Amino acid sequence: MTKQNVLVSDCTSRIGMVGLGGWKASLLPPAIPETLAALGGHISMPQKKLLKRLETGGGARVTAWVDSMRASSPTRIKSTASLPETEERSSWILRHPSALNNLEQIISASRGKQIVMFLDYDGTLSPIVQDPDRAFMSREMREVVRDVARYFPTAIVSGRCRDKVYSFVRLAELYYAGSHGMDIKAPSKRSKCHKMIQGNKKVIFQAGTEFLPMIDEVYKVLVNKTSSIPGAKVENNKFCLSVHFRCVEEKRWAALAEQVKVVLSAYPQLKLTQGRKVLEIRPTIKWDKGKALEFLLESWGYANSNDILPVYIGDDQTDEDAFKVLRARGQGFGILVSRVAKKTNATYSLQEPSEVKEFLRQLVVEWKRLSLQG
Ligand SMILES: O=P(O)(O)OC[C@H]1O[C@H](O[C@H]2O[C@H](CO)[C@@H](O)[C@H](O)[C@H]2O)[C@H](O)[C@@H](O)[C@@H]1O
Repeated sequence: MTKQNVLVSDCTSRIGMVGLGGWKASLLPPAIPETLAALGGHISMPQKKLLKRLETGGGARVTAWVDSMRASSPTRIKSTASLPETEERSSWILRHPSALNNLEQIISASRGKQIVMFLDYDGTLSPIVQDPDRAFMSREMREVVRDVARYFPTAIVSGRCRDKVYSFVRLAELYYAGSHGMDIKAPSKRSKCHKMIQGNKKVIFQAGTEFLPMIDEVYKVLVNKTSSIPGAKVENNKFCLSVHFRCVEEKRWAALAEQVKVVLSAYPQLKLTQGRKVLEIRPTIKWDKGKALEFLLESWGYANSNDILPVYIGDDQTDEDAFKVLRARGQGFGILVSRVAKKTNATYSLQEPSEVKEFLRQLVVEWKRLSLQG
C-alpha cells in the first residue's frame, strides 16, 4: 500500500501532514496490473483491444505498444489544413458541440452560480510544438487567463512539473496543479476573486512524495537507455516522467518502446499512460487530474455546493479523468480541445488554443455584462 503525503497549510500558514478523511480511502493503488490498469483507464476501445495484447509478452507486446503509440497520435492531421467534414466528425460535433457556438447556453447555466475554471496547459493554452521546452503561451492568451482569474477561481492542471508550467504561464494569481495534479500550490498573489473562496486559501498538496527518489532514478536510467534513439527526449516532471517520441522516426518507435518496457519492468510501482506522442510514467497511486479537481473544489469550500459551475478545458487523454468527475457530479462542463473526433467525456469541444482564447475572452465579457444587469 502506498502512503499519501498530504501537506496542507491553513490560513495561519501552519504546514502539516493530514489525512483528508474520504480522500485517503480512494488513494490505494489498484489491485490490477499497473500498466494495463493505467492504460485501460484512459484509452478508448480500439486501443484497449490493442493493449490486451501487451499481456502476450515478447515481440507482440512491443508491436502492441507501437500500434497504441500510433493510435494515440491524433495530431497526424496537419493543424493548418482545413478540417475534413467527414461523417464521423459531423456526428461527433453534434454530440460535442462547439463551446464557442454555445456560449449563451453556458452563460445561462452560470446564472446565480460561481464559475470555477480549470485549464490544462499543453495543447490547450499553448499550441503543440516539437520541442517541449519551447511550448510558450502567447501574450494575448496570458492576458485573457489573467482576466479569467480576476473573476473566477482558476487553476492550471498540467502533466508538467509545477515549476515548469509556472515558468510558462507566469501568473502568480492562479492555482497550479502540476505532475497530473500530484503537486498543487495556491497563488502567491491574491486576486479579487479570492474573497469568494471560503475554504483553505493557502493549500499545498503533494501526493506520492515517497516516489520522488524512484522517479529521479528512473529518469536517469531512461535518459541513458534512450540516448541512442535520435529525437527521443525524457522530461522529468518531478512526480512523473514523459518520454517524448514526437521527434523520433516512426521506424524507431519499437526500439524506444522496448527500452521503456525493459526499464519499467523493474519498477512495478510505476504505471504508463499515453498522451500526445508521449509515454507518461507515474506512480500507481489513484491520483489524477480528476482527483485534483475534486481536491481544489473541496479546499475552496465548494465540495457540496450547488452554486458553482466548474468548467474544465483540456486536450489530452489525462484530462478525461477530470471530464468524468464533472459528468459524475452532474455539474459544470468539460470542454475537449481537438480537431479530430475522439471518444470523450467532455460536453463541448473547441478546435485549438486560439479558440480556447476566444472562448475565455467572450465568457468573461458576457459574464460581466450579465452581472452588471444584476
Ligand atoms: O497536461 P498537459 O499540460 O497537457 O501536459 C501534457 C504533456 O504536455 C507536454 O507534451 C506535449 O506538448 C509538447 C509541447 O507542445 C509536445 O512536444 C509533446 O509532443 C506533447 O506530448 C509536456 O512536455 C509533457 O511533459 C506533458 O506530460
